[in-house]
Amino acid sequence: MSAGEDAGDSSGRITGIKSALRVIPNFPKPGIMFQDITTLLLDPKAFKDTIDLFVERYKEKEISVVAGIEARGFIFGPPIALAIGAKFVPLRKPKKLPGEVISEKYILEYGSDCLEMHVGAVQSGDRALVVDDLIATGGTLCAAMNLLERAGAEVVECACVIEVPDLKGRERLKSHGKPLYVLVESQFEPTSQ
Ligand SMILES: O=P(O)(O)OC[C@H]1O[C@H](OP(=O)(O)OP(=O)(O)O)[C@H](O)[C@@H]1O
Ligand SMILES: Nc1ncnc2[nH]cnc12
Repeated sequence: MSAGEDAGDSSGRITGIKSALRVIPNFPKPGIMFQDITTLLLDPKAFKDTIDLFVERYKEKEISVVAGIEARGFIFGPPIALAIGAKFVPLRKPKKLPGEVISEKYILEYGSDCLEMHVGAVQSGDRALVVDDLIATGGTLCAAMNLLERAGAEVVECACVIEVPDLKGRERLKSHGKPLYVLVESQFEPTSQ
């Protein structure tokens, strides 16, 4: 599901969000077209529209926890959590959380990594939304869902600003049986911003 398929007034806002994103070729490695959300953050209307579109989708879905993935999920997750009245739980890279943690390793488009979550942050019966800026291979979102499910939460949906469709993350997520909602697809032309 993407916001472009939603009825209503979302298409103008989606166009504004798309044009506020920047594409940088060959970062951080040759061949990667890096989808940069920092230019979206410089545009208060496009940034607010991004948060509003997610809030409109999730406000009536009885979400009790928004789990944001380090680092860029920490930008979009907290304002969504505050607006829908859910707690925010940071899923962090290794050795950043001070308390007892559970961990999940995963493979990335350009390397491998691990996510950790504090024990006790999420309870059995919590209804979770996972938030990140982008889905590429889907490895990061799968690791996030594993952490939440190990803690007894029910993952309701994963939400990202951008999807890189060629990397087939959406198919990988199907093994979890959880829906993915994105606002825009990645762009492959470098932008001039
Ligand atoms: O779908 P995947 O193939 O798993 O990739 C998506 C992840 O990659 C990026 O984060 P990155 O690991 O580069 O970390 P950062 O946000 O700390 O820069 C992005 O913000 C997602 O979290
Ligand atoms: N192409 C890409 N742009 C930005 N972040 C990413 N994370 C994984 N692939 C990415």
